[in-house]
Amino acid sequence: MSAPTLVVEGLTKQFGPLRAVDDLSFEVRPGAVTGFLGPNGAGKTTTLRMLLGLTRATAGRALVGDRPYVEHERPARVVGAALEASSFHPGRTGLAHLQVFAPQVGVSKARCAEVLEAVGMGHAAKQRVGKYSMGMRQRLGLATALLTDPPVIVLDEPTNGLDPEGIVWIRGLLRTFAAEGRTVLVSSHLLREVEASVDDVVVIAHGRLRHASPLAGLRAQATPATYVESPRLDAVTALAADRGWTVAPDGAGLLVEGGTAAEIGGGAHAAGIELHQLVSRDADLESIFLELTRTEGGQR
Ligand SMILES: Nc1ncnc2c1ncn2[C@@H]1O[C@H](COP(=O)(O)OP(=O)(O)OP(=O)(O)O)[C@@H](O)[C@H]1O
Repeated sequence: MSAPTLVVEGLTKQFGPLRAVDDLSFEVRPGAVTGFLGPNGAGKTTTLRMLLGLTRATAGRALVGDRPYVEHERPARVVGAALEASSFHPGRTGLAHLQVFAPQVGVSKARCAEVLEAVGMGHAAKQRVGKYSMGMRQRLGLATALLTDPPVIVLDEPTNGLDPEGIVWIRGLLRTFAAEGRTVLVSSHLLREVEASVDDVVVIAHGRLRHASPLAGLRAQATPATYVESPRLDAVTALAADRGWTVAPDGAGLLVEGGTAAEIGGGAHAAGIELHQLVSRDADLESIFLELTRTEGGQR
């Protein structure tokens, strides 16, 4: 499948005094799952709405391939999106919801039942949406997005309300979409909910880009931390002070921040300091994410 790239260029949205999205630029490539991450209120939904032509940008533009979403001849055939799980008519059954939507996007009624089955909702097709749990609504939203079998899939917080089994299921589904060559953009305020299924990450806070890279690149943002044990901790502390690293007592040793194991080992060797342990501590991605979204500045 050849799927278009999503291109966001200088996208900005002003709501009165609030700049909800501020000069945001990033790309979402086909054949990969991109996590669109940021804390609550960061501007994720507003960005997705601008991408889908539901909200007009104050400045900048968002393209699906070579043109804005609304300028595609049949936009719903290009992008399948699930933005808000709660906006279904409560009196309609899940199947009826899809069947009302189907003619608008040019798909058959038979396709509706097939997609409901595919998202694990075959059993609830004839139940009213008002009786659906949050997780069931999420699955119905996903079914709506998938009706046209689109090359681009955009999902806003798809893990909200899903049980652990549902989260594992959606991970597998996202991986399958990417393997099929589709362009997949998934927002979340929790990195750990999407960590296992994303290839790339775009991190925003206060409407601004904080970081965009493959997931592995996020680790490189972490300050290196190394646990050191030595019979001469005072000498290690002096070495760290000399190099501008910070130290904190940690059990029988010290946690050195700012220096890699190689830098500390090399420095200690040169200074004749005996070391008994030298262990790199991998920062967990969630704390890097929190650090990125808390602090001002960062990559723009
Ligand atoms: N129609 C609107 N009018 C005024 N302010 C709005 C409007 N829509 C969103 N906002 C504000 O813009 C900011 C960004 O909201 P947005 O919903 O895009 O964030 P989000 O990252 O999707 O957050 P969440 O994870 O909570 O959904 C928030 O401060 C929100 O209150």
